[in-house]
Amino acid sequence: MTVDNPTDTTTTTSTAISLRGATLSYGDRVLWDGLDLDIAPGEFVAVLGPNGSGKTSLLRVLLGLQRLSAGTVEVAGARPGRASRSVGYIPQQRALDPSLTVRGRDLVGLGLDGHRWGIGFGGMRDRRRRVTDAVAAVGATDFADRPVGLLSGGEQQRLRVAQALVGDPAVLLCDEPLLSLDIANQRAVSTLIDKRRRDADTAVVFVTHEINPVLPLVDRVLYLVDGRFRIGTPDEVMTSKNLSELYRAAVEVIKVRGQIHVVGVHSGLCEDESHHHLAEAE
Ligand SMILES: Nc1ncnc2c1ncn2[C@@H]1O[C@H](COP(=O)(O)OP(=O)(O)OP(=O)(O)O)[C@@H](O)[C@H]1O
Repeated sequence: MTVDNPTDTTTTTSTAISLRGATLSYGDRVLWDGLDLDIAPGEFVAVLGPNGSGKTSLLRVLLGLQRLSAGTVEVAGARPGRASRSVGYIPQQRALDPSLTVRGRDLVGLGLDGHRWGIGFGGMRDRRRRVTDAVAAVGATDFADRPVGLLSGGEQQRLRVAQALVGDPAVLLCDEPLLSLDIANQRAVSTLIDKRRRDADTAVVFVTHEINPVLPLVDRVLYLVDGRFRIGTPDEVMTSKNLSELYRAAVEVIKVRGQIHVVGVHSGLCEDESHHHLAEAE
């Protein structure tokens, strides 16, 4: 069920992530089946789909936290989990406890623990330099010494990006990193992620309910609905025909001023309409 994919690669050397015949089911429930996907270094892939379609489960597979029911998966040339130092992860955003007194730069440093930079002679100096650089790269220097619990959602999210990037990952996995950020911070965080993949060729898998904030950055979309999926560029995948087939309902895709609106998907497919692509046509 894939759309032609001119950027598809077949060798592991030029592939950051490779899924072959990947299937994930929980009991009788098939989340996705026969998923073939190669993601190239530096590629930005958005994973879209309604609540419960298996987006986070895909990230869990790539992190080595969830085994496939069938098929194979490689991340940075290794089995998931084995390549953990090559993988950065921005988990779904939850506001940090206001009483949390750990400093921002210590939170970022957690991204290095267990990595090669944290150990050995000179390791502490390297570690400090890497944390300082990562904090600066996300524009967090001014607040990195404050307790993270007192920072705004946008400031906390910049630090999470720094934590994911401080280990110099080849693959960056993001689970709705823009959730509950205002437009300025959505733009700031997505620009940081985009810069990283351009500067360091880091492959990005970006789970999101809303494609528009990242549409200019997206190379390909993986759209999951109820066990079915489509893969391709946004223009290839986000058509009325494709989405109607995926949702098995009449869905209309309207492109207005460089944005994509999906009309006609009722809320039974998605619990939270504010997360949804549902929008009134302008
Ligand atoms: N370990 C598990 N055992 C059984 N079912 C599970 C397990 N993990 C997830 N599920 C179910 O699989 C489905 C997919 O969950 P997942 O979190 O991957 O969806 P999602 O697309 O990320 O959803 P959302 O948009 O709501 O975050 C859900 O119905 C969930 O309840």
